[in-house]
Amino acid sequence: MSGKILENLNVASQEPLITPEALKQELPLSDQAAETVASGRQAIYDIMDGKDHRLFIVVGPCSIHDVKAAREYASRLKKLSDEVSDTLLLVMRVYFEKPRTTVGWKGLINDPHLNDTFDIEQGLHIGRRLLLDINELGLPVATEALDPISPQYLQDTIAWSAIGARTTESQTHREMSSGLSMAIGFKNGTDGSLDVAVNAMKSVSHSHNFLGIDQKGQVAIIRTKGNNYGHVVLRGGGGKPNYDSVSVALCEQAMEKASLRKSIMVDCSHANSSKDPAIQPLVMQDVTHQIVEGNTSIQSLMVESHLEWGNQSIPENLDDLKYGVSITDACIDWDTTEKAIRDMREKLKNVLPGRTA
Ligand SMILES: O=C[C@H](O)[C@H](O)COP(=O)(O)O
Ligand SMILES: C=C(OP(=O)(O)O)C(=O)O
Repeated sequence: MSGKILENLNVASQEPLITPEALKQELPLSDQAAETVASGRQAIYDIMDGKDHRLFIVVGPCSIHDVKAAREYASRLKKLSDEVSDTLLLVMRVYFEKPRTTVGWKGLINDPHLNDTFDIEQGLHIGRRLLLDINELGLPVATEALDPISPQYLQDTIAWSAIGARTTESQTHREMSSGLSMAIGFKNGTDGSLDVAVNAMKSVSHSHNFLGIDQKGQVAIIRTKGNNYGHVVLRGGGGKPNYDSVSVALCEQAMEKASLRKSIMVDCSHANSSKDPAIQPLVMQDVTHQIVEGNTSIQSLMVESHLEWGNQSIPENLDDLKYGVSITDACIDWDTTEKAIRDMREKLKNVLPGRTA
């Protein structure tokens, strides 16, 4: 055996992490929370299958960094959700993992204390606790599945997942999604390309065999059955939006050509709003208009919203963080969110029941 060290040369250290099973023993899903997850997933399946006339809206902060603000947001959203539930199914955006264009804070799981201490074990605990609490309120939750291992710790709490624009083309993420237990939205690429999302939908419906971990943290061969509830998320890109009726029609054509379910989510944020939160309500209005005019393929929306408007950089002194303000992309504030969703419900409440594909 050679004495030369040839591996892990760029690895500073490796530490064991709590297993998914142990985390779930510490923080188990209550019956009430499990019911929210199961009924949230089923309602989304029914919407995608055309059995439930409503739209679902994934709405909430760009990222969660402060669980107190997230809980306050969740309790407000739950009230709004009850008010509009005849027309809209509201699912809270609870994003703990942020894909960065280059570098930056990667989310609450990766760095829960926002200070580069990267206490991932604590991040998993804080994240799971919050997910349990929101589900216990009766509000289903959506997240981005970015790290291929983290779903083993959290997926039992999630009603809908996204694969982001930066990872839709990744085989690893398509494989993982083929085994996830909920509907999954694939964003178009950051350059606006739709093909990557259409190809992801094809891939995810198939079974895959790949490397992963099981509940005991044991390295395992994961053999999946395929996920039949993949759909496209139009988020704009390459400097252009793609929520307009022409882009939506082109997306429908692409899905038809590939013999895929015509199920589209419009992301009102990201390149569809040039990351300007003030544009998001305008996108919501435009999409509402398309539906009133007869569109049947748009089944869901995504909105980035927080308690307060805009965003902030992470300050050197964390005491200077402003409460309820995003530390990643800029969000619309609560009042704007409530108004935009109420307006949507008003315009769609008599339209959606008669909507036929
Ligand atoms: O949704 C959040 C951001 O758009 C995404 O994480 C990329 O952020 P960045 O370009 O600031 O890294
Ligand atoms: C990172 C996100 O979006 P995208 O992948 O579309 O950039 C997001 O929704 O948080």
